[in-house]
Amino acid sequence: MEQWKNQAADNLSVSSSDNNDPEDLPVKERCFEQREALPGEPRCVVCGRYGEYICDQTDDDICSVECKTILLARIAAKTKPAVKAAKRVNLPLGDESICIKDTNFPNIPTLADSRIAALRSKLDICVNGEAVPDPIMCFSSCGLPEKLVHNLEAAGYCMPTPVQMQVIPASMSKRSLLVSADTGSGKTASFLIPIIAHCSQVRLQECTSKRGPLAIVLAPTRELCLQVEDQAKVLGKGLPFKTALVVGGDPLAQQIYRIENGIELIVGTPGRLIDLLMKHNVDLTDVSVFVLDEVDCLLQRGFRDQAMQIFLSLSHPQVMMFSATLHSEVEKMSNSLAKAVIRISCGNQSRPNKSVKQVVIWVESKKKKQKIFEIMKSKQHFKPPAVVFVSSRVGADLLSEAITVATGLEVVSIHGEKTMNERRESLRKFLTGEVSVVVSTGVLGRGMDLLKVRQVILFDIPNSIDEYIHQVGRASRMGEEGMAIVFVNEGDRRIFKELVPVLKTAGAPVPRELANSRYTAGVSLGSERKRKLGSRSRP
Ligand SMILES: Nc1ncnc2c1ncn2[C@@H]1O[C@H](COP(=O)(O)OP(=O)(O)OP(=O)(O)O)[C@@H](O)[C@H]1O
Repeated sequence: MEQWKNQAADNLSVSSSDNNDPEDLPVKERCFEQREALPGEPRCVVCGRYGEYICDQTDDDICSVECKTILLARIAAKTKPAVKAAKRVNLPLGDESICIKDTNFPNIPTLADSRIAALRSKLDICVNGEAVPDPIMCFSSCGLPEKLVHNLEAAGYCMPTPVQMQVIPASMSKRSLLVSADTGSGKTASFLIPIIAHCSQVRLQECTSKRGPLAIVLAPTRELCLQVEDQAKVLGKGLPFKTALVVGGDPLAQQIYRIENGIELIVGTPGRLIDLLMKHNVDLTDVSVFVLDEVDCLLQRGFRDQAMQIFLSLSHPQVMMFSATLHSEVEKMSNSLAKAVIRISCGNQSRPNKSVKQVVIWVESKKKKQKIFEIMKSKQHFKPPAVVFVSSRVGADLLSEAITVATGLEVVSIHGEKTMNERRESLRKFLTGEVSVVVSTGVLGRGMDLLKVRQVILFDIPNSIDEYIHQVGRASRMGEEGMAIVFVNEGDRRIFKELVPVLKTAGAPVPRELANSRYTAGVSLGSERKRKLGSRSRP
């Protein structure tokens, strides 16, 4: 590594806009530290950024130590025969550019256990379970099909997120998993990547023309299923990997036709999938992967029986369960679905994403509309595109109309009473920027990747702190900063006890009325005070 750094420094080509002595500049460790290439400048062969250095082993233009590692790993995967076991090497702790591999993927050197533990701790990854596979640090190091690695790069996924680093190898070792990680941290790809790798491997190996589904992903809303299926198509492009979307509101006949014509993955809501399975004979014998996205929601009353019914029609699948909010009850249930489940958690379990600033405003119900109009008329406070969450379907329609009348903004609403086509059209308008505000019930609250959204307004605070965490999470993806404006008043007292500690942990101001409410008093404020005094009295 050092040797390469020195050579890279020798080969530094200084851009016209930068007159610093190249010897003074440290070699870029990570790809994201590198700037974009200007027209005519060399580009990194891995990520396309400014190819500031020349790789000593290949003579390729490269932007950073990280991309060099990826490049060499790729070349090693193509040229070197696999060896039986990876040799352990002692690498400097903190060198994040090293690909870490376990013996499943022997081309890359592995780190000693103590260093893997240190790395997990640095990345905020906790694991629990027997023989948990080591994390990976680049997509090309874990035996994924080349085409899939190419699709990941084309989608702008230069390197795995922490949850992907741990989940992908664990999933590829066919273990069942229960995973919690912050909203917007990349959980979807963490299960889609191994599914796509598995499906294309099975199809390439088998000789029959039979193409029954190999994997099922369940999610609680139609919109989320649509989004997951879209992402699966993007990542699985060019591979023997087809998908079927099975959600209510779309004609059942089309969904059956698609499945009968051969697919690998079904993405669906539990109710519609049960409906389809009852009415038609779909062969599920080859389904070996079963994913419950937003598992805490899917194992709640309403969905649980349907999800279990689908699970029971499969024969011992690998079960992967994901959510940003998990509790002991779900953990217990997850153990009844599969044996030797690996528990993985990344970041802040059951807390809002740290990147979202929570601004709680005490506002009486009668004044809420006036307040939201004020916010939306203010250039300083309104940062469109924005999602407004309300508690009722009628409320969503009424508020969207009222906002248009009061502010002149184009607004759409989304809720469960609209037809699937109306819901699709509203979402399309919002995502393409045709309208800047969407008013939604909880339908958009979980899992939705509303990429450009940096502001959400909780006009009605949801009934549970978990839904609060998911709704607030719509304001940030991949660590981008966002803001959640939250209206509360005495009518929301059912959530006060849980809300106050959440706000305090995040360092968000607690409105006086909320702090002084008798529904809050003595709970978290008291224990917080005790904790501070305790720590002060320690030597
Ligand atoms: N490795 C990666 N590199 C760059 N972008 C990524 C990577 N993985 C995922 N993303 C992008 O990050 C965004 C958030 O990912 P995703 O929707 O999977 O988050 P999530 O953890 O499922 O969130 P939520 O709990 O809200 O459902 C998406 O836009 C996705 O395309």
